[in-house]
Amino acid sequence: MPAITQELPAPNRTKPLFDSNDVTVIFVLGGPGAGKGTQCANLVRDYGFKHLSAGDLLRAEQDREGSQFGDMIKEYIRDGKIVPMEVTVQLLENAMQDAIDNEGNKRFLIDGFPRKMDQALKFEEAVCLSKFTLFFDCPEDVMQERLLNRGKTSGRSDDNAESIKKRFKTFVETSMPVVKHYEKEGKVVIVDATPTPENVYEDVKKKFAEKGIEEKA
Ligand SMILES: Nc1ncnc2c1ncn2[C@@H]1O[C@H](COP(=O)(O)OP(=O)(O)OP(=O)(O)O)[C@@H](O)[C@H]1O
Ligand SMILES: O=c1ccn([C@@H]2O[C@H](COP(=O)(O)O)[C@@H](O)[C@H]2O)c(=O)[nH]1
Repeated sequence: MPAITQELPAPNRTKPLFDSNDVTVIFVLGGPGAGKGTQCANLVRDYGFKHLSAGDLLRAEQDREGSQFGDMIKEYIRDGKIVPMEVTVQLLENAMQDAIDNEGNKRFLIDGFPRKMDQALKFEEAVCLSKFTLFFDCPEDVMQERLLNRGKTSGRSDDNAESIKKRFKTFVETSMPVVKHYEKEGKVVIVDATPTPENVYEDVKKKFAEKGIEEKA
């Protein structure tokens, strides 16, 4: 996993690093435990996307020996708060560059990002414009049950009742405004995340087809 190797903050550019006619970015949002990662795995298998989870990148940076951000990221994740955007945007930019250089893959699912308006604006200004946002809609009681269940084996520091409560608050107060922002731009595809994983995926595929996104041969 590429770490932060450049100085922060991400450079001020007059245009995004990647041209959205050449590089496809789909943001994947939804509350904690809505099933974003589960559905991204299906999309990677069938469509050949590169899956970049902002949470995974932050956890890898947190665990990287010598990271100057490790302790800060640990605290933010445990408290369900959003890590300062410069860190996350730089990690995503590095991971995209790495995938383009080493795998030649220019189609990205960016999972669990942007979670805050400043991230959305910075990423689209400095890195790449998004094609649309795939939003998994799920009630809190369903998400809570899934997370507590996942917490039995995930080993994640935030899959416990106290952190989950904080993550839900952050989601409603900080992340939903991002979804509303893209909805106003007509750039949100909403999927009901409550059915079985298989049925949720059927809906995702239907909606991707409507967007002209085809499965790999
Ligand atoms: N449609 C579904 N029905 C029941 N369980 C599901 C469904 N989708 C995912 N799960 C389970 O719920 C848990 C959370 O799913 P997943 O990790 O994909 O969510 P997420 O949105 O990526 O979560 P987070 O934002 O916390 O990373 C997992 O244990 C997963 O197996
Ligand atoms: O853009 C982001 C994405 C995530 N975080 C922090 O990571 C945790 C876990 O994220 P998951 O997507 O559930 O893996 C999240 O609660 C935030 O604390 C972030 O700061 N910025």
